[in-house]
Amino acid sequence: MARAFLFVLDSFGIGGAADAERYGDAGANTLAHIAEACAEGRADRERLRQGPLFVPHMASLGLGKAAGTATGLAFAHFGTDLLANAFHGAAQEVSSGKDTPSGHWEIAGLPVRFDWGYFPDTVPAFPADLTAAMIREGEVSGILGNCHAPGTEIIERFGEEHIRTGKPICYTSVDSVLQIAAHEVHFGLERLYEFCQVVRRLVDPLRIGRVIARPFVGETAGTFQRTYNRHDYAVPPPEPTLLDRLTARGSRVIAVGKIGDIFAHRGISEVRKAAGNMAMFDKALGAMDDAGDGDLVFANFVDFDTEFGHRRDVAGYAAALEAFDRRLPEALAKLQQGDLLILTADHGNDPTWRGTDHTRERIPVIGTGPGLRGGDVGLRATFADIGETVAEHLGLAPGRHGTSFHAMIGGHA
Ligand SMILES: O=P(O)(O)O[C@H]1O[C@H](CO)[C@@H](O)[C@H]1O
Ligand SMILES: [Mn+2]
Ligand SMILES: [Mn+2]
Repeated sequence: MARAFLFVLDSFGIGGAADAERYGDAGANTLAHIAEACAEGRADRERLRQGPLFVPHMASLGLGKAAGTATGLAFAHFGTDLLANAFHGAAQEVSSGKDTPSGHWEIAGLPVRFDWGYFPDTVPAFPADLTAAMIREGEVSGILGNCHAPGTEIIERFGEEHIRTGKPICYTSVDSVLQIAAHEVHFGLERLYEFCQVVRRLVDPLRIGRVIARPFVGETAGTFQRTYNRHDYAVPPPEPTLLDRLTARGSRVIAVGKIGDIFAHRGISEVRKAAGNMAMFDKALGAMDDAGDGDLVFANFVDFDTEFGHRRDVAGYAAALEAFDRRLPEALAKLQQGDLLILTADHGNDPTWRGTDHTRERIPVIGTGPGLRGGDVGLRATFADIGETVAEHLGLAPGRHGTSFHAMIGGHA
């Protein structure tokens, strides 16, 4: 019996990317800067958390060692006691974008070597013919925004006008995205989804990675809140991923959180969504119970990124890591002989960094399994090594990208 559980802590980078300079991110390090802030008492918040970053379970899987591997510098924030069968390493991204689909597709064995389309940081950000087509084909009287913006700020700025006029708020960022915020009740959730599907078709020729529905509630600038009815409309991966290879042979891929959306529902057997990291963790545990021989549970924990990384909320990010870590023993307790658990990330989002965008970083590759020897898997040249390791573990033939480290951790031949 072999099963694999892949948990992505969205945006939990560990620094050290060789090409960070090219992205304006030289020195960015999500984990290290959070740990430093915590150690110096700069991430204390009443009734939320205080003191040094406390993630003993991830530390015992080798998070500190992985951090050292990523940067080449010893990481002093955690002890070095490891679980006997834990493995640890770091991985460099070869995809050109530091976005969520690029990170996840590369993890699943498909590096993204082409360039996505991006909208310039100008006002307007969208080409005039695209805007005209969105209005005409989306049957709205106009659009608001039409610029680069953080999602919470733009709702505060245009939300009341949106309610008054019915014009959706359209914005973008350094990522290949066109995001559309609209009120769940006044505009309507279904209408927002339909509008996004129209826009998805319109931006296909521009190679835009995702159109994202960003519904919100509230009646005034000070009270608007985004809801968990966010929906991502991604382009499908251009080649088969690990997920397609698994489902093609009849194995199940259970997608927890936004994994289904990220892969445009290709190679997905079942989607399980929930609101918030902790509810998502419950879903992931349930999926672990339900997975059978040859199956993969692929979970994404998005709050790290959306609620704390983009919001540059260091204390919030630290608290979210600590909350996740407190739940980890529940997942470890479910591991049986033949199981492989890997914790990783898709890019960085250093909450101490300038701006509000992702940061180019290496990612942790830590995990364990009762039948494994564990050990140091070193610095992996591509995230695809994760997917290839899962592929080998689940008995698939090697794919086109990446190198399995299965033998290094004492996996069965
Ligand atoms: O500021 P918000 O709306 O959260 O946007 C963020 O979320 C998008 C998708 O994850 C990213 O491209 C980033 O711009
Ligand atoms: Mn992400
Ligand atoms: Mn993000």
